[in-house]
Amino acid sequence: MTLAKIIYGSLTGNTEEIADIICEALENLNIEVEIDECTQVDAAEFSNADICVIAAYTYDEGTIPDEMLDLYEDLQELDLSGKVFGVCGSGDTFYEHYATAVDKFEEAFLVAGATKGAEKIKVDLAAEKEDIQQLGSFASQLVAAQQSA
Ligand SMILES: Cc1cc2nc3c(=O)[nH]c(=O)nc-3n(C[C@H](O)[C@H](O)[C@H](O)COP(=O)(O)O)c2cc1C
Repeated sequence: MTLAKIIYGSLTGNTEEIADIICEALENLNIEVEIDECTQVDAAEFSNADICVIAAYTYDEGTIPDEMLDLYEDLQELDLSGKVFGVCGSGDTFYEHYATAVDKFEEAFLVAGATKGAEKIKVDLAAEKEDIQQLGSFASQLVAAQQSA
């Protein structure tokens, strides 16, 4: 059975909710999903998954949150060739560097040799109806990409 691994970082819950939405959408597509908060797991756990997802919020001046830095650095040391990845996260359009942690994690997955299975998704604060639809289609694209790999 196809295994998807979702690792998220969330301070006030918006990104956790995004991760939960993707988890549910993948499960509805009969994918087995493991979902973990970033301080509870190592990046190496992606090595056992077929579909790898990171959901990250963005902190000061467009930076990756401190508690996600190990994940960010370790990810780039892995060989994730043959695996499909997707990145999403919450930010706030009020800030100049909007949700840039999402861009940085996408680059890190590419360094690890993974294949992009869906366009990254940036959610302005909490996910609303339109975002939830987009996240559902993000999940479907990841599954389709994995099945055609
Ligand atoms: C001190 C601080 C700095 C932030 N800096 C940024 C930023 O540079 N870019 C951005 O897009 N969002 C920024 N945000 C907004 C958060 O990314 C946003 O509130 C997000 O929804 C938090 O996700 P969470 O609920 O999963 O913790 C910042 C928030 C705080 C409190």
